[in-house]
Parts: sequence; structure tokens; C-alpha cells
Amino acid sequence: MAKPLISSRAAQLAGSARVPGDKSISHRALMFGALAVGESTVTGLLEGDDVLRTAACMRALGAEVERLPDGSWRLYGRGVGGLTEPTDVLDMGNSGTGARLLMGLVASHPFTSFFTGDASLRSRPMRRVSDPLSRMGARFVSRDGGRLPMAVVGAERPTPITYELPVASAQVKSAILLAGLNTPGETTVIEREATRDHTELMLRNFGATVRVEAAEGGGLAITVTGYPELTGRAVVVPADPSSAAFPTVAALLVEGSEIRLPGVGINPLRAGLYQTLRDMGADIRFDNTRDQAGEPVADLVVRASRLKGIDVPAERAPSMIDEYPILAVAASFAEGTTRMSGLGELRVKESDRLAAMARGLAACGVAVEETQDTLIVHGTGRIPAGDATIATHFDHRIAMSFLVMGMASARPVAVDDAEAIDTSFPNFVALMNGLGGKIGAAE
Ligand SMILES: O=C(O)C1=C[C@@H](OP(=O)(O)O)[C@@H](O)[C@H](O)C1
Ligand SMILES: C=C(OP(=O)(O)O)C(=O)O
Repeated sequence: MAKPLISSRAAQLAGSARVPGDKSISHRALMFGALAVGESTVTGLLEGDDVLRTAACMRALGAEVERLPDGSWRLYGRGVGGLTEPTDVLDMGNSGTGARLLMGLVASHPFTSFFTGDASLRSRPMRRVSDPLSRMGARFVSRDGGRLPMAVVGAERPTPITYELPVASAQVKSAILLAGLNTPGETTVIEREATRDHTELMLRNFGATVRVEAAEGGGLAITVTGYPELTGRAVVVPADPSSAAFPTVAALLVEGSEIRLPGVGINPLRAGLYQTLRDMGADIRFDNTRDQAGEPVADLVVRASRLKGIDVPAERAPSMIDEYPILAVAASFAEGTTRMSGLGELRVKESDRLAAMARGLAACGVAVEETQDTLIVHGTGRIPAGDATIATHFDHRIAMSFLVMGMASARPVAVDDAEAIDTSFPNFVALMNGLGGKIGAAE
């Protein structure tokens, strides 16, 4: 059932709040714990629907996965190559990351699995993973256009490949590297633009050999050696910088605000939004920067700021790919034009995010232009009208972005369905209201 919400202008945001665990790292912690020999523990796991689906799938593939009373998770893995045939369809819900990474994992196991997801996931492109994984010996039977539902017939004798990514995608990179774990020899992915490296960092941490070298012609060549012995580890998941983006932008836009967000991941391949907001004049401080289980984290201190429009370089897109919707909201309150380019991938996320943002911002009274892969927001430095109801297309980031828009607009902003927020940020409304937001149920 749809869950409409409405967000009204907030007086001031203040206080400290811990945003939930990083979604990318949470998926990987469960997958690698399921592949490792012995016990792994995960603390700070994101308990959003996307990640809970991955937990259920790792159980379906033979691993022991349980939530302990203290909120941490314990896994007993099967060892590399030890996953077993799932007896039912793997339903990945709304999760592109869960679906694509798991397809990679099972592609080099000699059994057949069936994948499906919700209407959004069933519309997303999967050939980007099935093409390279076919070269490793797996077979795929899918709907027209290479979409879910899809059967993956894992390779009996997987063969290693060297593959250059045709799109900047950590999901595709990871799918191939994960297939490479149960494949003899060396599997290499070449990426011309660096994408998030959580798979590489965490695989190493679990004991795999992962080589990262400069690629001929530019970019990186990332190589895994097959049949590593992964052993159980304790993983501490940092707070998600993609989730922290929402209270951060809200605090920048609502006059007089100052908030603190402790323990947020600031991996440079994820921190593009923070760099961009600072370039726009935002007062964002990284306090107490430290290393947490191989990932850099910091406490974010954010103060309300006057923003100016800028050109966001296309090369920055992979380091902030999920943050363009909320950046577009920030740009709507800035003085001057913000040009965001290199955004073609936004069209194949949980929804067509370029179209959803352009339409939604226009409905809120913002002057926007959209091309195939750019979004241009003409800020005036004045507060946008708001006063609109936005279609979220079951996309969590669209829903949260427009609820932040309502916190700072002249009049409230409603979203037709906020249900999808549970996929990545289950306590979003409580956390925002705890800081001083006014988000409630809409008619
Ligand atoms: O690897 C990951 O965990 C992710 C990679 C990104 O997708 P792409 O690889 O499709 O860019 C991102 O949008 C997604 O939210 C999480
Ligand atoms: C694109 C996203 O996730 P996924 O691809 O895992 O569905 C996201 O969280 O913004």
C-alpha cells in the first residue's frame, strides 16, 4: 500500500544523529561472511530491505546467518566454492546491488538459480553483468532485453577473463570479481573511471589476493586470484555517506541549523557530494577522521550555508552517483546555475532519476533543464515555492530528496509514496524529525 508523506518548512535543525550503516558495505559483508570459513560478525549492518534480502539469499545459498539480540549479525560461511543450490527463487526486492553481485557469485558455481525482484528491479538492465559472466561460462535465460526474472546456470568449469567495463559501475566490476573467486587463475576488470572500491578493500580484508595496477591506456586493472582461502572476520560498517547526504543538505538549507553526524564513511570514491557541496560554499567539517576496519570514517559537522551554483565535473559522477537527486535539491536553493553532466546512468537506477528530478523540481517552482545526460538547475538564491506532490516511482532517493525539499521550501512538499525509503534508510522520518524536521503522514 502506498505511504504518502508531507514535509513542511522546519524552523532550525540541531543535534546529533547516527545514520544507518552503509548499504554497499553491508551487502558485501554478508556475501563475504557467507564465503569465508568460520565465524564472521558484522556490527552496524544496515537493516534496510535491500540488505535483508541479501541476508535471506545467503541463507538460501547455504550459509548460516543470524541476527543476535545485541543487533549485531553472525555468519558461518561455506568457504569459496561451497555455496549450494537455492531451492526457491532469489527475490532481490528493489536492490540492484544485491541482484548483480549475487549473479556474479553464483555464476561460477555449478548449479542453477532463479532471480527476480520488484517492478523497479525487473525493469533494470542486467546484460551489463550477464554478458561478461557468459564469457566466464555461465548461461542466462531472461526476459526480453536481458531483464529479470532470470535463470543463471552456473559454469561447471568457469574460465577467467579480462574485461573492460563499458560503463563506470562498481556493481558490474564486483560481479565479475566475485565470479573470479571460484574460477581458476586470474580474473581482471579494467575500469577507465574509478568506482567505489569496497569489494576490493573487503575481499583483501577477508584474505583474498586482489591486485590493483595502473591499466595500459589509463584507469585501473583489478585482478583477483581464484580459490582464495577466505577466513571469518569482524566487520564494522560505517554510517552511509549516501544516507548522510539527506540530513546534510537539510541542515545546509534550513537557516540557523547545525548538526553532527558521527561515524560516516568518507571513502574518497564515495565522497564526491561533500566535495561538490563545499565547492558551492557549504560549511561541512570532517572531525575526528579515522580508519574503521579498512574504511576511512569521520564525524560530519554541518552548518547552514548560502550556496552558489557551480559546474559539477562529469568525472566526479562515479563518486556521487546516488547523490545527484539530493544535490539537485541543494542546487535549487543556490544562487546561480548548477550544471550536472555525465548522468546517463541515472536513467537506469530505481527510477529514471533525471526525469523524476526534473519533473519534481519544476513542480516545486524551480527552473530546470534536462538533456539525455545532464541536469541544469537555475537557482535564484530565493526559496523555491514547493507546494507540490511528487511521484516517487518507488525510488527511495527521490522520496527522501523531495522530503528534504519540503523542509526548506516556502510551502510543504508531499510525496505520493515513501515506502521505498525502507530499502536504504528505515528510520529516515524519525531521524529527520529528531533533528527538527516536520515530516508527517499526508492525506
Ligand atoms: O556497488 C555498489 O554497492 C553500488 C554501486 C552503484 O551502482 P552502479 O554500479 O550501477 O553504478 C550505486 O548506484 C549503488 O547504489 C551501489
Ligand atoms: C542505485 C541504488 O541502489 P541499487 O542499484 O542497489 O538498487 C541506490 O541506492 O541509489
